[in-house]
Amino acid sequence: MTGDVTLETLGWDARWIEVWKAHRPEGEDSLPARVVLESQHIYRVHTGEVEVLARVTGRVRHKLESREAFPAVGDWIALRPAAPAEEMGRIVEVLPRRGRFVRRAAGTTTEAQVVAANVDVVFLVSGLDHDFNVRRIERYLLAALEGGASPVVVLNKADLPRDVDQVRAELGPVAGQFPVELVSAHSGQGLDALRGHIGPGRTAAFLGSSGVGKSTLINRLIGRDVQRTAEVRESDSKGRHTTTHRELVILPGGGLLIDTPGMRELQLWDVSTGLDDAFEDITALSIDCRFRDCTHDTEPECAVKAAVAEGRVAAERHANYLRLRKEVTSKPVEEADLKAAAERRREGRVASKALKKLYADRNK
Ligand SMILES: Nc1nc2c(ncn2[C@@H]2O[C@H](COP(=O)(O)OP(=O)(O)OP(=O)(O)O)[C@@H](O)[C@H]2O)c(=O)[nH]1
Ligand SMILES: [Zn+2]
Repeated sequence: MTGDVTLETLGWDARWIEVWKAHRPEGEDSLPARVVLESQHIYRVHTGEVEVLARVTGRVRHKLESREAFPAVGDWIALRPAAPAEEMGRIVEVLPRRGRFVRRAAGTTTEAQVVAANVDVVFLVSGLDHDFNVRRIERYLLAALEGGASPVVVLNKADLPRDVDQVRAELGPVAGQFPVELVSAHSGQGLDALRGHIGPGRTAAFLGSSGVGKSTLINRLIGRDVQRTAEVRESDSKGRHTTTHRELVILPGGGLLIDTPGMRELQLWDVSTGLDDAFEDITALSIDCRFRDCTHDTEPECAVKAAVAEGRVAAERHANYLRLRKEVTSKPVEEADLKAAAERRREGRVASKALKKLYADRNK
């Protein structure tokens, strides 16, 4: 990440300048920088001129109330550069995020950990082989929206024989207004379309299950054949070996790519608001339902069901909505959530009747 890099190359824009003005620490000699790698609370950050190591110091650590507030790859931060005698710079502020992807922090069920921040576009990759599954794409769509990014459905391995028309037909009601790109990491088909979705200064990330071709696509976009985890070693000024592995990279021709292990292992944390975004048409219709808390399932005088009956909403889309909503709302009784609730309760913060009932039902 050397050469003609500027803050703009890294995604800095007029909106960030406004955010900076509002949030830069008072009376501190700090500059904006973007996190390109995080490892055990040591950060590699890029200022637009240089890449340096930085850490979160006690004072800021104190201010960050939750793990979710800690800097993550993709974050814009205020950096206080290292004084001559210091080994590392200091992160004195994390600028408010435009969006973030979270997962449960390892070893805990209560805390969210940010695995990527300020992602503009997410490629939801499926392989046009045995992997293709509309339901999974739907889940990823919700995750992308929840993370504050624009989703692009990517069908990889277009070089393999497959009835693409049938795939598109299946996908239609799910993908809705979101773009669908047919690509092949092997032949190069459709890669320019992906580049077009990223664009200079925009940040992309990939979601998709193992084996769909994320690494192959990423390598094609970066333009060099590297393993994601390959560590290139080089000497730093002090003669020690440091790794130059990065999780946020600048693409040739502009645009940025975030590829963190956490992003790859992303589980859906909470897709409830994503659901409303993904089914905007249904959300809009529900204003005319007789009951304010209508679930558009069995209630009378439901505007959504009326729209389905009149063919204004596809029956399949309505069915998808019902099934996904069920998955989302049934989340609280998942094992992990129960444990989380138990943890909070032990700490004396929560002791609601509802929770007791949940345990009672669970133990029946
Ligand atoms: N035919 C075909 N095979 C592909 C294409 N892209 C990737 N593959 C193959 O699919 C397999 C999996 O590709 P990867 O890039 O490792 O998949 P991944 O999504 O990164 O998988 P994880 O690293 O496990 O998350 C490899 O054998 C690739 O060569 C493609 O466009 N066409
Ligand atoms: Zn309704």
